[in-house]
Amino acid sequence: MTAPARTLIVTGTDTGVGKTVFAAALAGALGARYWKPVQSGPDDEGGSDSLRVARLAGIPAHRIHPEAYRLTQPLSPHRAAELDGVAIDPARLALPQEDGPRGDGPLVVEGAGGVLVPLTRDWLYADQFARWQAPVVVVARTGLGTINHTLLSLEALRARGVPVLGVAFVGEANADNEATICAMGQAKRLGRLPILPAITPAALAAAFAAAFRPQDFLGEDIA
Ligand SMILES: Nc1ncnc2c1ncn2[C@@H]1O[C@H](COP(=O)(O)OP(=O)(O)OP(=O)(O)O)[C@@H](O)[C@H]1O
Ligand SMILES: C[C@H](N)[C@H](N)CCCCCC(=O)O
Ligand SMILES: [Mg+2]
Repeated sequence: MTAPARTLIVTGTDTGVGKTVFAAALAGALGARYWKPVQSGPDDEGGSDSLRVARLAGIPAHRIHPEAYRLTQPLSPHRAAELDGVAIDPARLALPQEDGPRGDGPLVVEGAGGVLVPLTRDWLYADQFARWQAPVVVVARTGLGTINHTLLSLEALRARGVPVLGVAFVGEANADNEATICAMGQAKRLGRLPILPAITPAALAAAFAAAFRPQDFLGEDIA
């Protein structure tokens, strides 16, 4: 039997921490497919995370799996769904299989906001991650406040039995914050994307290549 494709879940300590930018860099480096299960409202540029990843990752648009839910309001998915008159059904959030149009290879999946964001009034993203049982990358800021947010996120994931691959930092270097989080959170430091003056596909690919090792995302090291 063929082994299932490597699936990586990209979550973060908050909304706006850089999950989509990081996910695009990761998907580009691995030649991966990408899936945003629930898009709530337009992104900062008026589009969607899927469109931005397709543009930034340098992967063909057909490698992007369609969202299970596209909601109109830029809110927590549970509330955006209510306002659109939609009931999010976790059973419809099964990880997409390799298929004809999308092809095979690794799959990068992006959550929305942080780990305890509700998908419904009794189902959190962290519950969904626990159901998926795929390794999770926590995208975290480097600046003041990140220690608390990141340690809380790691604790919440582990409390639910979610496998944590490690932490990907975004921001200016802050060696002590990064080291403190990884030591106290017993998490692998995967690397750090710097703040890019202009996020172009080439600049993003170069920044990822300089700071991360693709094999860290394709191995089996999970804590
Ligand atoms: N490395 C970076 N350098 C410069 N700007 C960045 C970087 N990473 C993210 N940004 C900017 O920060 C903003 C938020 O990033 P992004 O959309 O990736 O966040 P997110 O965590 O995916 O948010 P959401 O929860 O809405 O999915 C965007 O305007 C993005 O362009
Ligand atoms: C709309 C935004 N860009 C994200 N897609 C959803 C963020 C939900 C955050 C909910 C919360 O933690 O209060
Ligand atoms: Mg995003």
